[in-house]
Amino acid sequence: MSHEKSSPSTDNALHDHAPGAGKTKVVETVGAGGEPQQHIAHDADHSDGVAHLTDNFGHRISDNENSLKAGARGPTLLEDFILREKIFHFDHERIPERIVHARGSGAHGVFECTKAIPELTKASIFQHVGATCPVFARLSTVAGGAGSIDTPRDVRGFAVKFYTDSGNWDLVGNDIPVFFIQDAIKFPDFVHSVKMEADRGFPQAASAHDTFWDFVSLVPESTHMVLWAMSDRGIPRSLRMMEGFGVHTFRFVNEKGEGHFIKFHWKPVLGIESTTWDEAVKIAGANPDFHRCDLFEAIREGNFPQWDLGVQVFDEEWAEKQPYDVLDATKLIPEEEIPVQIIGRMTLNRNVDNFFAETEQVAFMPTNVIPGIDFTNDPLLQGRLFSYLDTQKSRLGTTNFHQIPINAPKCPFHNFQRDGMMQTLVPVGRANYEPNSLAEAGEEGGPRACPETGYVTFPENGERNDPTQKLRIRPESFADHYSQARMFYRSQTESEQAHIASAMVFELSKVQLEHVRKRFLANLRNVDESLAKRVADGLAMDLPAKAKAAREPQDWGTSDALSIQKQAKNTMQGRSIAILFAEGSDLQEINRFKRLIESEGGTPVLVAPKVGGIAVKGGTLKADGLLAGSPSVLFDAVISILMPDQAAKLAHDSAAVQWFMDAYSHCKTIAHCKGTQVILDRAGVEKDDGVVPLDQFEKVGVKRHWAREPKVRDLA
Ligand code: HEM
Repeated sequence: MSHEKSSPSTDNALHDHAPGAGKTKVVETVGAGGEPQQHIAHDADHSDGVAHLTDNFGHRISDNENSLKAGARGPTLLEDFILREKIFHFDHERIPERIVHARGSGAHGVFECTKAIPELTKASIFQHVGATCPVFARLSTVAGGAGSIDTPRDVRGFAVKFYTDSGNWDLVGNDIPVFFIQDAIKFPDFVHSVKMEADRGFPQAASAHDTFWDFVSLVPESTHMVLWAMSDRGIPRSLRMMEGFGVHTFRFVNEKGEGHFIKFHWKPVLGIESTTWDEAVKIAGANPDFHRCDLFEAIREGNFPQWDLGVQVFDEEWAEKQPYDVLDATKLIPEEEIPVQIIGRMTLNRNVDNFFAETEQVAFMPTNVIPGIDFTNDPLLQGRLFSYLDTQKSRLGTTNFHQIPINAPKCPFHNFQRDGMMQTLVPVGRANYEPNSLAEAGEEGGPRACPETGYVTFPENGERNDPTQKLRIRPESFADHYSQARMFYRSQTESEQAHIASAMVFELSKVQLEHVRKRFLANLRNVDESLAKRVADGLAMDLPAKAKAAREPQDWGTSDALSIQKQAKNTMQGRSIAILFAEGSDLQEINRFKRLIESEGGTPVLVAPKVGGIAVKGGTLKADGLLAGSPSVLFDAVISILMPDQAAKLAHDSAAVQWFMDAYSHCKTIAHCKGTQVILDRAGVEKDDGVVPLDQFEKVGVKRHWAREPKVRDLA
């Protein structure tokens, strides 16, 4: 029996509900109460580009504006099944949001294998260069609710569903390669502490509050990830410019049954880019959907975001020699030790058609693995293997959530699971059990397992482990909580270190329990004394005694791969650059910059004091954004082309002055004409490598000028 044979066609389902678009035959009238009415002719059909409005059972509706009443001014009748169905459905539209990662943005795409690795894994997708499979990615924040802002300081989820020919593989990772805790049993405690506080319901989407810092200061294993979250990684510029990590050590298994440990990495082709904290806060006000819009618009414009998938491969022998445990999710493996080999590329090339049906209903599960990919004994991963299947029942309401099109595999699936709420398949025949001999009687006997091609769990249980003992114990090899946090901090540039210190000062300043601040500072002394001192000074607090470490931290050197600034790309690709103009600005000059930006893969955005069309030298020009509604925090660099009289006028407009002040204080390139100088003077913008005349824009490019930062911000 084949499930897909009896499955209703998704296409039909979609089209039956679609109102149709394009060449409609809609007649507009006005009802007795002045209400607008839109009707179609009784003989209209789909070919007219508009469908008949019906209820959910296919009954045509005659009036979508008025409920059925006992008299024109009388009460509404219970008999009105059309009204009742419409309101009933609306009343139940919302489903529970995800307990974590509630806010996310999704897109479809394709994954292509760029390096065959059959010696490492039998996973079908990695057998041949050029092999492809469809993917769906959901990139998310963690702490905030579904309606929260896109740019809080937070970890970002990086979940990808690969619809392979051997079933779905979900790589459910984050944009930070380590995690806050080592054992799944602490996850509910950790999440409770970071979410809005239980009694007051705030703060939303923020870690700057008592309970988060209370928890992390009591749990030293979280220190490494706290450093990452307080670094610029916690405030990405764009979802398209984040790295992704599988976090846990996984296992590849090849055809011979040999296993290799691996770590998964996603490397963004556009490079890694972050905002500054002040900028992230302002973006939240200017456009709370900043990341969602950015991803959607890039894909709509054909600027498809891409990531290379890489793996670090190592064996147990190597793992045994490391000063940390590779099963401990609070540790990473420096790329300098085990380089990342690129094995494929993901391109996100199609926006969702419907946010709810796809992005909201997609159900990722780390248990979705395919032959050739296996788990390890990482105790955080082991807990996740239970959690995700379990939570889908609560969120999507039925064990049949796998039938929702976004979750269904694209390869055939057959089994004896039956019935349940919202069963949409219609299995035929009597074979809902196995073994059976119905085939001998000419009936459909159903599917059977295959020992050769079916999923076989890797037999080894891991080294240094006695599976005959049942223990609630954390291995001693997990006890070093600070050495990698130190390595992370010391691998950052001076300006990145300052950002971490300032982020900690900011967050701890919101912590009202003073003993919590002290305890965190005491822990921080184990990471780096100068950092602890800096944060204490920023809070005007004395340094408390150093916390006792379970294991004395070691100096493990530095790793450039941990710094964003050391890997920064000076590129216009994927970046948006504002061109400010006003009356009389030179159209030719504006077009020259537009062409330059476009040819480099960037997006020029025209900004002006009015949008509808302004008389410029050489014609009339419409703007994409109003100056007052398009603050410079939304762009990666700004260009200003203004006639002196207009510049003089704008010098008295706070939106214009703030525009340059922000671009300057966020260390962005400002390319400007002579006329603009009057505004720059009012904004306190001083000349430097990034504040340049128009003709130097191309040479300077779109990058951050971090050397400027000490002039504009008093960092901790
Ligand atoms: C024991 C630890 C963890 C537990 C129990 C846990 C549990 C959960 C749960 C219940 C959800 C909501 C899923 C849904 O409603 O669809 C979720 C989402 C998610 N988790 Fe975890 N999680 C854990 C650790 C992690 C770690 C270490 C990572 C990263 C490696 C991670 C990445 C994600 C992502 C990306 C999502 C969002 C998936 C989506 O976009 O729908 N989680 N997690």
